[in-house]
Amino acid sequence: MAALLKRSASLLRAGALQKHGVLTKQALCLFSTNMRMFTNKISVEMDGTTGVAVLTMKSPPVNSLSLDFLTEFTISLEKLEMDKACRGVILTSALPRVFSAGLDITEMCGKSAEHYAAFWRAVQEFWLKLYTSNMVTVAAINGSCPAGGCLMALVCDYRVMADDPKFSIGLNETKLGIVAPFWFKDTMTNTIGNRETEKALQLGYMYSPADALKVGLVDQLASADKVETVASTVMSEWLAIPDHARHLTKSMMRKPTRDRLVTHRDADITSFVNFVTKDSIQKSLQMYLESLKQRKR
Ligand SMILES: CCCCC/C=C\C/C=C\C=C\CC(=O)SCCNC(=O)CCNC(=O)[C@H](O)C(C)(C)COP(=O)(O)OP(=O)(O)OC[C@H]1O[C@@H](n2cnc3c(N)ncnc32)[C@H](O)[C@@H]1OP(=O)(O)O
Repeated sequence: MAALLKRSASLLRAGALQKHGVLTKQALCLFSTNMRMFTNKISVEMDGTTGVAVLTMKSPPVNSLSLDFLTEFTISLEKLEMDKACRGVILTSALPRVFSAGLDITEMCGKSAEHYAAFWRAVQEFWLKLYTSNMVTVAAINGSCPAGGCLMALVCDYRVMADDPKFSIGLNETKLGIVAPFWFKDTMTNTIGNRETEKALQLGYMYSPADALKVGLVDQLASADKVETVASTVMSEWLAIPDHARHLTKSMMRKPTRDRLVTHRDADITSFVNFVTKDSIQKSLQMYLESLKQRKR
């Protein structure tokens, strides 16, 4: 397993995964009954009787989406996707207070243009795999969830969030001096509508759980200790629908948004690299990182 993961990770980084579908053929062996898989940053527990896997992010301190994290996540998801017995995935966090802090800012600071391009391709791949998954995807949001963390929740079919006012969720990119890419914006618009997205994105607004429920950014609130149980109940409701009908409907709803990124994928990478290599943007990101560190002092 470790060797397979290692090879899969290097293939993904090298871009071979999309070109040759190599992982598809090599990894077909997993998860046919109850199964557990652990990587450094993610654990997956698949219940063979219900067909539901729980994918738990466990990358302290804040489950930030680094290149390694994204690679492990995408590979884990792909393996579940290939297992016919797996019909649904619940995403959650093992960390107290944080679902995911979004993209790892250190991946966007002080690195080469080649690194930024590889990182951005991995972010796109992660979004595409999760957005177009055949499985039912439910986010059990048991902590704060800014930017890329919010995006991860938004691409799921359903969101249950812990009803704790200390937690917040939203696309806060403008607060870092950066701009949410068009496909982040599309994902949010598809969920809460154009007007609310326009306000939320410009202000980099972070919603409390109650406000997120009000605007439809999340579907349901639950007490912190019940989030995963509620997510499981929701999952069984969704799994009561015949897979083929539900999946064709999901594809029909999501295809235009997915196609837009696929069509403009290379241009989007170029645009990201041009943007993030600007001195002014590097300065903003460094200052933001520093401010996060200062908050603790
Ligand atoms: C016009 C053309 C446009 C083209 C497109 C261009 C650009 C688009 C580019 C990028 C899009 C980016 C989307 C993103 O996801 S950016 C990331 C945004 N994330 C955040 O703002 C979250 C910041 N973090 C927090 O608010 C808190 O950490 C959090 C509430 C999550 C948790 O709080 P807590 O108190 O528990 O923990 P902290 O003490 O704050 O943090 C611990 C530790 O972790 C470091 N850290 C936090 N978040 C990140 C992160 N996202 N990346 C890297 N590191 C992070 C933090 O600095 C602390 O480190 P240390 O002090 O312990 O060393």
